[in-house]
Amino acid sequence: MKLGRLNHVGVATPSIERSLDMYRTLYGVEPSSPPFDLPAQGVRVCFVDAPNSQVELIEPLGPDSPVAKFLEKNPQGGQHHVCFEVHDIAEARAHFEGAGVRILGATRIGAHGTPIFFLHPKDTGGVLTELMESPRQAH
Ligand SMILES: CC[C@@H](C(=O)O)C(=O)SCCNC(=O)CCNC(=O)[C@H](O)C(C)(C)COP(=O)(O)OP(=O)(O)OC[C@H]1O[C@@H](n2cnc3c(N)ncnc32)[C@H](O)[C@@H]1OP(=O)(O)O
Ligand SMILES: [Co+2]
Repeated sequence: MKLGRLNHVGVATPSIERSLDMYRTLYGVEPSSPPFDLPAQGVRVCFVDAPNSQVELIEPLGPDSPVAKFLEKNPQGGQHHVCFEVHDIAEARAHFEGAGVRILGATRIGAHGTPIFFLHPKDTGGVLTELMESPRQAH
C-alpha cells in the first residue's frame, strides 16, 4: 500500500457557523461550499480549502455522533483526525488488517463521495486516522 496525499485535517466543533466566523476573521477564507449533513456518519460537515489540503469542520448531528464524546472532553472543539488518500481502499484495508491495526467499523462513503475507513488512534500513535480512496484515481 502506498500512502497518498493528506486530503484533510478533521476539526471537531460545537458550531460550524462559529468556526467559519473565525476562519473568515482570522484567515480571510470562506468555505468551499455550504455546510451539509451526513446522517450516516452522524455529522454536519463543511470544508475550508488551503492551497495544498483542506480543513474539514465536523459538528455532531446528535448525542450518538462519533464526535459527541470528543466534544464532551474538548468543549471548544479541536483537531480530531487526519485523512490520507490511498489508491485502492480494499487493498489499504487488507494492509492494515494484516498489520494488526484495529479498524473502526465498515468501509463507507465519506464526504467526498469515495469509500473511507478509520484506524483506532490507540494503534496509530494517538492520531485518529481516516483513509479515503482518492477521487482523482481512475480505476
Ligand atoms: C465527514 C465524514 C467523514 C469524512 O468523509 O471525512 C469523517 O471524517 S466523519 C468523522 C467522525 N467519525 C469518526 O470519528 C468515526 C471513527 N471514530 C470512532 O469510531 C470513535 O469516535 C473512536 C475514535 C473509537 C472514539 O470512541 P468514542 O466512544 O467516541 O470515545 P472514547 O472516549 O471511548 O475513546 C477511546 C479512546 O480514544 C481516544 N480518542 C477518542 N477520539 C480521539 C481522537 N479524535 N484522537 C485521538 N484520540 C482519541 C480517547 O481519548 C480514549 O482514550 P483514553 O481516554 O486513553 O481511553
Ligand atoms: Co474526515
